[in-house]
Amino acid sequence: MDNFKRTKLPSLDISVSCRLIGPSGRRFTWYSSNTKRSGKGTAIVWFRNDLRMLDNEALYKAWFVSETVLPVYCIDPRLFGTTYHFGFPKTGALRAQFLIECLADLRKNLMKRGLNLLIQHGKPEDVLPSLAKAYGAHTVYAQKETCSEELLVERLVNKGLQQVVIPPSPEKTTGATAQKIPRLQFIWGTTLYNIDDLPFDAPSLPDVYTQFRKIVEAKCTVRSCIKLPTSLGPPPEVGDWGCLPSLEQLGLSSQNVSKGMKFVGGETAALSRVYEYFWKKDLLKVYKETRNGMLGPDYSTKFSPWLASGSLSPRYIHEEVKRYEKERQANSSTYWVLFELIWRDYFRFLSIKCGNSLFHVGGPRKVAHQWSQDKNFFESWRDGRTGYPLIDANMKELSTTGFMSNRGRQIVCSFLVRDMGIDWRMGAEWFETCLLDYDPCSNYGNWTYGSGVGNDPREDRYFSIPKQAQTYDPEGEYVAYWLPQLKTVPKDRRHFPGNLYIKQIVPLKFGTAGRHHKEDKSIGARKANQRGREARGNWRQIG
Ligand SMILES: Cc1cc2nc3c(=O)[nH]c(=O)nc-3n(C[C@H](O)[C@H](O)[C@H](O)COP(=O)(O)OP(=O)(O)OC[C@H]3O[C@@H](n4cnc5c(N)ncnc54)[C@H](O)[C@@H]3O)c2cc1C
Repeated sequence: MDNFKRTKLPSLDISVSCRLIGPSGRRFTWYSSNTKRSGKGTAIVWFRNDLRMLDNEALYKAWFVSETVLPVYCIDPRLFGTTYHFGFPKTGALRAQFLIECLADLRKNLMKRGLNLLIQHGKPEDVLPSLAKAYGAHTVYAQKETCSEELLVERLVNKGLQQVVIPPSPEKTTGATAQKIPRLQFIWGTTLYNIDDLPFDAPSLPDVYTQFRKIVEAKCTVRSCIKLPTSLGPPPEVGDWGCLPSLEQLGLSSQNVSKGMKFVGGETAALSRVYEYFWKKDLLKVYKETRNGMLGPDYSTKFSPWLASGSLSPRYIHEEVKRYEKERQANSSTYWVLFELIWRDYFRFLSIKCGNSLFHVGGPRKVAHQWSQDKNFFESWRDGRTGYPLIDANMKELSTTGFMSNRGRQIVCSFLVRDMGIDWRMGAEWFETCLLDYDPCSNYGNWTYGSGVGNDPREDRYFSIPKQAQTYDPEGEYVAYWLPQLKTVPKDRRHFPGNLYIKQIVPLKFGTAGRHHKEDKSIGARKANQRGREARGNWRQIG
């Protein structure tokens, strides 16, 4: 199978990209609810990670400047190859299934507005130029991406389009000069804050999240969502709109989610989750208190798989938070969802600043460190067989559902890199395979951060398992849910069950007391560590 290569690329190619630097506060006055369509010919929308109708600027723009819009999604075989270094599946079965559902939903929603979705199996650089030629498209619109694999495809598509010449339409022939090369036009569409509204360019992006957040909160405004007209037709004449692939066609076997959270792909499911979490269950007002949970559907928003596939716009979440604050209440929890979305923005903008160093072993700070790639250790982590229930339960949840809580991700990351000393990229690539919400910026951003090679040198994080267990799963309910053999173990021993569970593959690097991470300095943490020591001591006696 063909693979992507993280080749060294120049920074974003401005000629085919949206602008990286924009004057602060620049606003789009271009759209309004009564904007009239005024375009000519055909425009293609190349759907990528923006699989939605609401707040899809690429789709809106294509509609606005054309007479007909051709929406296209390319099933790129490279997405179903293997990961860059360690050869894991590039897209696991659960995310592939989620993607298929997203596409089915997008097609249905496009049809409701008089269009359809053309599904093409092939590389975008092969598919799009030939479609542009066949339909005489003057422009291809797409959402801008920022990481090297996606940038490479953008460059190849642009190159392919340069070879296409669209003959002049018969009614307005003005000689040979009327021939045109289709343009590739990128739209910035993935973040809460638009890149054009940032008061700094990519190289001067602050190295510390808090600085970034404070500046954008003070100086930038979140733009309103773009709403599409009710009819986007007529569609171009297409003989065969193509079939959605099956998992088998993608070289994957179907996987049932037997327990835990089952996510359904697509904008329809995304909007219902927002409605359910904010309005029906009224959970937004307690988000800050519950967000560090690990068990059940409602401790956090669970928006991430839809955000990552672009089925949900962060600006829509922002609008809903503001509406909730007006109609119900505003408190630190309602703000905190936006705070987290700014983290997401930060990692996206950071990926422009860091370029490929985000994927390098030394990370953006080029830290020299001797990592192990011990297969035995790594596989025990991956398969949930480390002997530490908190790690094993989280890893089982990941492989069963494609999801893991933020708390869990931080804990298993710390365990892999600090306790096992394993190359953080092995963990990051395994997450790339499994996560429904996989996004290169957030995934590699968080992994470099968690393993101490990220751009913020102030953070050196060690998560002590006894402390984390005591604070976030004191009754051992989470571990017993994912490791049913622990159900019969007394609650206070579920995290260190000794010979009632499997043997621990490595000792904790800093002992059960853990090295004192800033959270762990509290009295609670000392007590938790003490309890951990006792539990382990007991186990030693039993074992
Ligand atoms: C090692 C590691 C790898 C990660 N990989 C990814 C990834 O590939 N894709 C991804 O979307 N998130 C990733 N995260 C961030 C975070 O764990 C998830 O976004 C979050 O758990 C999703 O659950 P939620 O939607 O219920 O989040 P909530 O707590 O409800 O937060 C709301 C939204 O804020 C954003 N967000 C929250 N925390 C973070 C964060 N630390 N970084 C970036 N965005 C954040 C997400 O979009 C999330 O949906 C990773 C975190 C770690 C520690």
